[in-house]
Amino acid sequence: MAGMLLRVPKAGTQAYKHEDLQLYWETSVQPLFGLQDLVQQRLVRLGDAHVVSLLNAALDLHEAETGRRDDFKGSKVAHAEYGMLVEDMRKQHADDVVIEFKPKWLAQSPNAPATAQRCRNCAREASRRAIIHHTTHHTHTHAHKPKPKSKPILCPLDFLACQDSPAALDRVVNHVVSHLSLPASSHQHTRLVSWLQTNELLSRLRDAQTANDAHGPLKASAHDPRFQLAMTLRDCTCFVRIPAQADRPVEAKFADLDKKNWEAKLGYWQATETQLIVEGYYHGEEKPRQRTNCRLEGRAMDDGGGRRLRT
Ligand SMILES: O=P(O)(O)O[C@@H]1[C@@H](OP(=O)(O)O)[C@H](OP(=O)(O)O)[C@H](O)[C@H](OP(=O)(O)O)[C@H]1OP(=O)(O)O
Ligand SMILES: Nc1ncnc2c1ncn2[C@@H]1O[C@H](COP(=O)(O)OP(=O)(O)OP(=O)(O)O)[C@@H](O)[C@H]1O
Repeated sequence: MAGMLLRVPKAGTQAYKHEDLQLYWETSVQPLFGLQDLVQQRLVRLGDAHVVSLLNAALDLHEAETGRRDDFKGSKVAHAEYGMLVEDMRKQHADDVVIEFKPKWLAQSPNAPATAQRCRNCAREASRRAIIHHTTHHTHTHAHKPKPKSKPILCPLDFLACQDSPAALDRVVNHVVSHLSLPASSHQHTRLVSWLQTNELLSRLRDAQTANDAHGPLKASAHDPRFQLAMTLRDCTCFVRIPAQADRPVEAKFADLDKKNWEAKLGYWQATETQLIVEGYYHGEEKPRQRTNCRLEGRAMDDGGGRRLRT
């Protein structure tokens, strides 16, 4: 159990059981990557209902005594037969640096207009912000629950562009270390920069996303397991652990590669795509225009040469 965390299923969600998540991960996800690229996970039997009751009691105590993260408050462990042991990507030493981010859509949506000035993710973030703007300025109710996001938006296309664009590299570094104190002169900062410039992990993820979704949500054929996989690959987390000791290697791995409930989500994915197209988010035509900093927005000028980049 050393070096592993216990992941338990949350009560009251429509997510698949951990047995299903594990089988999917082993058969569909693992073959796409190397062993060192994935946060390892395995099933663990939770035992009888007493164990889950003890876990819930411990959560109640923790909530009462020290409080829990806002988005976790009130959530309970489901009564389930299995949980998972997942490789622990937290610091191994007090001075290690751990960065956690979601790479999201590393390539444009196949359904985006050819003249789009935003990638799928920046268009989606603009729509979220426009809805928040709208609901804070009007009493109008919207079909989508607004999701407050105050963090600056990072264009996911910058993750790969930073291999040859210093400006993209700057944006990515600033974004991923914004909540850390990581002096630019530190060896860990240098190693982060070097990882961003040379890693093959993110391009492997991008390739797997595009290889499994040539047609986009609007044209995905019913029950296409490849499209389902693409959506899993667009919603994973990347952990990068940069050790305090210069002789230990940087470790970068993907986690949360969970099977998506295709039937429950296809309508939502299609409605999202239609909204981004019809309401002009791909072209930045919403009113008022939301500030994004998308790589497709014509500001690739800062990469030299003034070419509009379509990466
Ligand atoms: O729909 P999106 O793009 O907002 O992505 C959802 C995520 O929001 P994010 O944009 O990362 O803040 C969302 O993340 P959070 O719960 O906001 O942390 C979930 O990962 C969701 O997947 P599921 O419903 O748990 O299977 C994600 O849903 P899908 O990936 O299934 O669309
Ligand atoms: N393998 C890991 N190593 C270290 N920390 C992790 C790992 N997996 C998740 N975490 C941390 O645990 C917290 C909760 O994880 P996450 O956001 O995936 O949970 P969730 O989405 O609420 O749960 P679930 O995905 O099971 O429904 C996050 O802050 C994340 O940093």
